[in-house]
Amino acid sequence: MPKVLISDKMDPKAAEIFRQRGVEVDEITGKTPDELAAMIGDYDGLAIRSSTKVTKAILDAATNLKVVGRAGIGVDNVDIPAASAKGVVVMNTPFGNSITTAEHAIALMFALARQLPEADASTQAGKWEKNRFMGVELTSKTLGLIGAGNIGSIVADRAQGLKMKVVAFDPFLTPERAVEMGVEKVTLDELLARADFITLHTPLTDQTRNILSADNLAKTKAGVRIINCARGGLIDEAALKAGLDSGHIGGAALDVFVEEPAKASPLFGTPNFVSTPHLGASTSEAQVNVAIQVAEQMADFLVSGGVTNALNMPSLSAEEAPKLKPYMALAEKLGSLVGQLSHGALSGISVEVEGAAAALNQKPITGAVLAGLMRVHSDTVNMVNAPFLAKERGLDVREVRHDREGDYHTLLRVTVRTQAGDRSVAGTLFGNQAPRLVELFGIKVEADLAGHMLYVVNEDAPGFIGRLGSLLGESGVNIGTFHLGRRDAGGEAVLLLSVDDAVTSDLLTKVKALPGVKTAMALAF
Ligand SMILES: NC(=O)c1ccc[n+]([C@@H]2O[C@H](COP(=O)([O-])OP(=O)(O)OC[C@H]3O[C@@H](n4cnc5c(N)ncnc54)[C@H](O)[C@@H]3O)[C@@H](O)[C@H]2O)c1
Ligand SMILES: O=C(O)CC[C@@H](O)C(=O)O
Repeated sequence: MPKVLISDKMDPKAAEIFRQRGVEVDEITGKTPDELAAMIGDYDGLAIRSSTKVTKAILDAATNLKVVGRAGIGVDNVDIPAASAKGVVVMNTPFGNSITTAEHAIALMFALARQLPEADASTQAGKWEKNRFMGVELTSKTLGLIGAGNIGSIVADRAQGLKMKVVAFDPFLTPERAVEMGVEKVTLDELLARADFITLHTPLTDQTRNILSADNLAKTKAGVRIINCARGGLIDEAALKAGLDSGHIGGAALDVFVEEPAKASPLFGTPNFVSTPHLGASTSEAQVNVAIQVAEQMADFLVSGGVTNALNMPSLSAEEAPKLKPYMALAEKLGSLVGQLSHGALSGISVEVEGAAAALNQKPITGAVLAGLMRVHSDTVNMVNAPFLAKERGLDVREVRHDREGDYHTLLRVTVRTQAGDRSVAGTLFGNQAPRLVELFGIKVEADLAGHMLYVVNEDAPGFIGRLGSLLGESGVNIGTFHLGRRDAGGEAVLLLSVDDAVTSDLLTKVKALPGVKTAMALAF
């Protein structure tokens, strides 16, 4: 039974779903990275929110980890390259808390427009400062949206309901989508010059870090009010403080900070500054949503192999997974076969699908081919890290889909580019389930790639099979299956034998010494 650790406070629905889906679950929250590394042990899954930092050290200590599930959107608390290198899938729940976070941005915009937190504190202190708190209307004001994705587009919709004009800066926003959203697509400089309110909704990347830098803040309209419910680090906090102090910035509301938890900040106590402790996603509705989604996704993956919302692996629905399973087995075997038979550096690989296979999601099939190929050299390779390793090694990976029907109802062909030229193997599924090799380097064969095997290329001549059989018999090696293929009578023949035990190097030397043998290799699947 797979075992998951929930290491951040999460709605109880998550644990309930894991248990219903046959996944054992422990909830242990508030641990330091060292404590987590010491206990991650043999868990198959780790479910987190934003407090747990999934570092390389934790991933290295996790001997059995297959999936990290983030109940939320941002995954900047997960070392994704380290997870990918270890073959751990990282998933998030990209939509579960978008409405809630957009509403928080709107709430902060109102709080700034009417100085609600300060007015509240003053009133409750018995001051009744009616003249101190003069606000501004939102109607007809311009809202500058930096980042027009899931949350940004909901903020735009709500702001339009408040009769605001919305201008958006997002390099990935198409003109068509801008029209659909009813926003005006502008450059960053234009947004800075025109917006009365600016709200940030981008991830923190090298391009967005300090997007509101001192220089950019200086380009804003006098009195601008700024809201950040996305990520700390998008605004230069020192420059923001200076802008508030000088009065150029009329107000700022931060839900997120460069350092979290933000227990001290020069911004605290600044007039017209409002803050919340990363509460963007904190509504009961959003927390139920993300808890249910993360548990469903992780259980799908651990129980049936379905992959949804993974950041380092192609998606694969729970319905597709059983259909693809036999193909993945075939793909791994073909990848492993070419990996074992190809000497020297490979510069490229192509994965072709034909017949029934052409109707399937090809990405997982390619991932399985690469995993089989690279596992020949490292047993820590799986479908998650194989594409990354392939890229790292400069392997040119191509996917080809043929609509044509060939000799087989379904066919998968793997061709590797080597210094000696292209080498190709192909396989099919018998009865839609059983993987079979049907072509090996241009020669038709029919073999089940399983267990220990002996591969021999020899000159097709009478008596050879008898001599090989005798040698194996004398060496105490039992033959399970025997597959023979040849290009032309009297030409080159290929033999694939499954044997009960591993072929020793001593036996291999004797096979190579048989007259007519050109190549002999021990294979394992
Ligand atoms: N405060 C919270 O509790 C909370 C809750 C949920 C999400 N978030 C954060 O909110 C942010 C947005 O989430 P989302 O779901 O809308 O993400 P999203 O991926 O749907 O949208 C992000 C948008 O940013 C745009 N973008 C990327 N680089 C940009 C750049 N250089 N300049 C301008 N735009 C750029 C993208 O094109 C995309 O449209 C994320 O950082 C997420 O982690 C915070
Ligand atoms: O889990 C949280 O409370 C914060 C979530 C938020 O930062 C996110 O990116 O989804």
